[in-house]
Amino acid sequence: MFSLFYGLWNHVFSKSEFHVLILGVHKAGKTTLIEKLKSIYLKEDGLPHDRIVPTVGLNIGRIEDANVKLVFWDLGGQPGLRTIWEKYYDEAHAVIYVIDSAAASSFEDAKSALEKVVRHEDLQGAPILIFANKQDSPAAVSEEELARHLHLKELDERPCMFQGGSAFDGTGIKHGVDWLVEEMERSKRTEALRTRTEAAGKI
Ligand SMILES: Nc1nc2c(ncn2[C@@H]2O[C@H](COP(=O)(O)OP(=O)(O)OP(=O)(O)O)[C@@H](O)[C@H]2O)c(=O)[nH]1
Ligand SMILES: [Mg+2]
Repeated sequence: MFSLFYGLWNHVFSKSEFHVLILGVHKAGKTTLIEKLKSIYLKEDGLPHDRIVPTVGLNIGRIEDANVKLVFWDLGGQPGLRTIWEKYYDEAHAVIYVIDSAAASSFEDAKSALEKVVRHEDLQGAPILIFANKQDSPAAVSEEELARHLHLKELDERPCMFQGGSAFDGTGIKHGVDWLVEEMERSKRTEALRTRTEAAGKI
């Protein structure tokens, strides 16, 4: 009886946990973004900008919103490190793809890396938030312009949003994350991952 009640309690009141991969080419601002996420949601100081070094391993950020727990995985974007990304695809509910909007010379590389992400079968159906970062920089192109540069037909076939913002001043972050949470909550992929976890728990 207790376990039935506990199960019901858990089902109704426990928060869903989502895993969000933060991807993008090197220097796009992924680690700066994860630190800003921590400071926005946990109200604690993130690492100062000058202490952030290029990522080689994995940075993890955990935050809790009113109804959900979010676990962010930030990986290195240097070309030689991108092969590691796909090891995390299978367990990710969604992706934040970060682009340096002020570095036009990196757009082609960013587009071809994004194309591989979108086409990968282990990420099928995962909502993608494309974060047009560094909007605080005078050289930044707008999110609309970036969306034109990066247009991929595969993006029309899944939940995708271009959001402009800045990991320095925090603009655009909450709006983008709110959208992502709504998409993950109604995503068939979330349902499939939940079923898989429950089945594994019964073995
Ligand atoms: N102006 C501006 N600079 C930023 C912003 N976000 C990051 N940067 C700068 O961009 C550079 C790269 O930032 P990182 O966060 O290390 O980039 P990354 O994508 O994690 O890079 P890798 O770990 O090498 O893949 C640093 O000099 C940051 O200070 C931003 O929103 N605005
Ligand atoms: Mg990094």
